[in-house]
Amino acid sequence: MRTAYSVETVRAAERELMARLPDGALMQRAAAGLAAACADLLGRVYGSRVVLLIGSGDNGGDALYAGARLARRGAGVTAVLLTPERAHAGGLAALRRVGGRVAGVDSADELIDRADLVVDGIVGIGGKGGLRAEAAPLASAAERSRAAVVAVDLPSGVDADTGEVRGAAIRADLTVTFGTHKPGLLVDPAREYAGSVRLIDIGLELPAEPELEALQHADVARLLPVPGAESDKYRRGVVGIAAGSSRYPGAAVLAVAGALRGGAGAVRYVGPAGDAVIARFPETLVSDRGPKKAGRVQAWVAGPGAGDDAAAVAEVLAMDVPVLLDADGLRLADRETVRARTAPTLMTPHAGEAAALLGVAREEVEGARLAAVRELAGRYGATVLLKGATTVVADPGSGSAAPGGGSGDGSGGGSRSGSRGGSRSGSRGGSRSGSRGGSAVRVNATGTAWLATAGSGDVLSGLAGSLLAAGLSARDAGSVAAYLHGLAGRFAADGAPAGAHDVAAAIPGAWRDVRE
Ligand SMILES: NC(=O)C1=CN([C@@H]2O[C@H](COP(=O)(O)OP(=O)(O)OC[C@H]3O[C@@H](n4cnc5c(N)ncnc54)[C@H](O)[C@@H]3O)[C@@H](O)[C@H]2O)[C@@H](O)CC1
Ligand SMILES: [K+]
Repeated sequence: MRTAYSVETVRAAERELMARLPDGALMQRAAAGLAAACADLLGRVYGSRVVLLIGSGDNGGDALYAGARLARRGAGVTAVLLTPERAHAGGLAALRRVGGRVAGVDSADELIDRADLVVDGIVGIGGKGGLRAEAAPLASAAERSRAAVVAVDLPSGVDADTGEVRGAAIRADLTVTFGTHKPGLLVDPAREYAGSVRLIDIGLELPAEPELEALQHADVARLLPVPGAESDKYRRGVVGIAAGSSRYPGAAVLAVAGALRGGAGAVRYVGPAGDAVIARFPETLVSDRGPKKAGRVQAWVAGPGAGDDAAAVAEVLAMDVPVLLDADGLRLADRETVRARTAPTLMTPHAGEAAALLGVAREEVEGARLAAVRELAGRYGATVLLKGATTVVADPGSGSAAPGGGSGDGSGGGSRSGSRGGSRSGSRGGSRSGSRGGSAVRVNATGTAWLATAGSGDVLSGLAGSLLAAGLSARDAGSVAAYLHGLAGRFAADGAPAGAHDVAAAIPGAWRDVRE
């Protein structure tokens, strides 16, 4: 599991550790790791040209000490000081002792132009908002230059806690981060600015519950439902799909395609696209009598391509089994009905649908994904999977804050425990860091831009619904589905466009890859 902790938590852990260590020891650990990463990137340190961009805090201190280490190995190192009188004194002295040079901002462009490596020590976890006016031109110069750019702790200008980028920021090829990942390094848009991320252990002791977590192969393998000797189709779970319309029969076919690969023992389809579904997947149990009369089902998926069939959505929501709402189902579902449910609800909007539910612009959701997913989970008392460049999954207990920094409607998350899975703690949403009593937000790292294709979401909803029927909690079902779906997208596309049905067909390969 990859985990990320908030700035507040990192600061507390640092204080605790610093109290037990000699002065400056922590910064030396950070600088040693940073210098080693820079050396790896450079290949040959001797004779290389390194430019350090130095702000007024300890982030600059790390960069200066690392620069001194590189200078000792024969690199030509120049520190560009943004505020010379406030640059880290110890770090500056160390750099000067080994022959490092110091320059003002006016010569930065020319230096950066000729550099092999630019080290961004402008601002770290102490930063607020985008880069200030005097620092912004350095970010553009670094982006223009052919030099490799290494960010210290995080790219200057991105928000460490939220992944938001509000203004100019450094675009790094590599970010060397200390002690733990910060949430912003795992969530877009900041994630994109970070490049690849290298974590340096500086000995921080962190609490059990992170702010964010990203599943990895081993975690997903543990969660995947695997049939035992006693299994039959009912014990493995039956997933019901209420989707498709005469206008969009394909959505039903794709949701079923995903559901057949999600571990449930059987897939029931209810709706007007039964013929199309049967033609493609003869193993589907098809009914046209509505969800209530469809027979035994352990979890429902409602909404993909459903058009305006509000009745089917309402019928499904009235049943005491886990329900996944997607696409039209999100629009058609009554919020109070969702909040009042005692069985788990998993909502899977993309940014546009999330924006409509929140009543904000789509860009607002895309720029503040964590805030948006927490806010939605709180408002609906449901688990929410927000699809996108980084897919995030939040339980209602994961805190709540409106995108753009406003506060939500204050109604918070409904406290409830799921009828299965049972790992939801459901404390009320409130201030994000303060009363966050719920589980960590899950971030999916396997996504690929090739998945931005019509019907891809229908496959995901079927897959996640199938995992719900197999007994996973809403959070696990959503995050495992996103993981497999992302991987399947990579396998299906493999550098070329692929259709949603290709993605569905690649799910078994993703599943095997994870289990191996
Ligand atoms: N505290 C510790 O024990 C350790 C801290 N380390 C480093 O220290 C950093 C945190 O240091 P600080 O708390 O001094 O804070 P920073 O160095 O991150 O930044 C603080 C300074 O940046 C300025 N600033 C804030 N926002 C800005 C913006 N948007 N544009 C330009 N300047 C801005 C502020 O005026 C302030 O002086 C970490 O990110 C990490 O790099 C590491 O050395 C590891 C140990
Ligand atoms: K930085």
